[in-house]
Amino acid sequence: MAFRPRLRLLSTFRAPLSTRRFATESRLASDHVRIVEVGPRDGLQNEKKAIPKETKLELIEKLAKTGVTTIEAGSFVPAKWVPQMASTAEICEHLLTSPPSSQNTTIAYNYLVPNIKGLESLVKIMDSTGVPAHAPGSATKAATTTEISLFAAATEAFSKANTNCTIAESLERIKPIVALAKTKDIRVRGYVSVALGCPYEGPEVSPTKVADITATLLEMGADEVSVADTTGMGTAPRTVELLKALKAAGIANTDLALHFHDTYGQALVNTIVALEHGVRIFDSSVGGLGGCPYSKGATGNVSTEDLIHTIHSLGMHTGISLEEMSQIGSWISGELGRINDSRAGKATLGRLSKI
Ligand SMILES: CC(C)(COP(=O)([O-])OP(=O)([O-])OC[C@H]1O[C@@H](n2cnc3c(N)ncnc32)[C@H](O)[C@@H]1OP(=O)([O-])[O-])[C@@H](O)C(=O)NCCC(=O)NCCSC(=O)C[C@@](C)(O)CC(=O)[O-]
Repeated sequence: MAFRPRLRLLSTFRAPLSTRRFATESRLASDHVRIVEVGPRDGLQNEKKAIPKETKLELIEKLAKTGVTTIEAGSFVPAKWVPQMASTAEICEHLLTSPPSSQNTTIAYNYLVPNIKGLESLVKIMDSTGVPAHAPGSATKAATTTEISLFAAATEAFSKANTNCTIAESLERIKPIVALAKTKDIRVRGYVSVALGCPYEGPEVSPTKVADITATLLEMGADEVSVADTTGMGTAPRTVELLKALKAAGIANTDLALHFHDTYGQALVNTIVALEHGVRIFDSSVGGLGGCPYSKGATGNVSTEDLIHTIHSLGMHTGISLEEMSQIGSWISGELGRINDSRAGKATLGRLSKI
């Protein structure tokens, strides 16, 4: 089916400047977008060289000062599956007992759990430190929330590769995780991977199936579901189809996040499409860190700096400092010996160096 752009935001770019400013301000000025920073988990999990725990903690501590309110801090997965995440237990204990100072009243640290064993490991640390899921701040400590993310996939092949089970089995696996999380007052995020393209089954993933799995996760008790373009194969027209299917399934935008990888350079285009449809929660990683161990050739998440720049350019708010985020992107890229994948980040630093 031909794609007929219905992007009101983009069409305003053709209007004269004064009209354009008015149109943008009237529609978007009060809009706030929440960015979930996934760099320390999704961004680092695929790095081949072992990254010291201290570097990961330094990254999280720097991020906590930028204005970001949710940080994916690690995952409780077997080390043989994702060796880079082996230090998650120590990172979690540190964040619970010595939370980084933050300019926000509360900052949420999120951990990926693939099964009940993963959540039990997290709960054991919470119980041993005596820190509850919602820990109020004090004179010496910042207020924190501990959250989890669990994940399912939209194709059988990816489900098998990523979680060693079928989609149905993965949903069964999730039930006890949600039940235990609720008893501990832990907020639950769900993921639906390969929503816009699968490395094994190709780009034509059924939007209805993605919507059904998203709805199932919410019905099972997830507080929010992040629909992920794991391979970056998503295009504007297929993002529109997906958003329509999600809406038709009754998914409210307040329960929905989008998670774009930038493998084909379409992440920001698809973000604007989603903003147009009212989505206000997006995942990203500083410096565009990342990849996916089960999606060959996948590059990182859309960079947080690029996402902030785009959102701010539309007159919307994130509460996050682009300058500080750009500095972190440059720093962590240097630490890892990788190229900084954020164009807005590099441009921002270039501009600052001339002032
Ligand atoms: C689900 C499993 C565990 C099944 O893996 P399995 O091998 O079938 O698990 P199992 O239950 O048979 O257990 C095998 C061994 O692992 C241990 N084990 C079992 N569970 C745990 C645990 N939680 N923590 C520590 N150890 C654990 C268990 O005790 C046992 O130990 P052994 O008896 O051999 O000594 C595995 O497939 C897995 O961990 N998968 C996750 C892989 C992963 O982390 N992928 C990347 C994250 S998803 C992602 O990046 C996508 C996302 C979210 O970002 C969005 C997107 O862009 O798509």
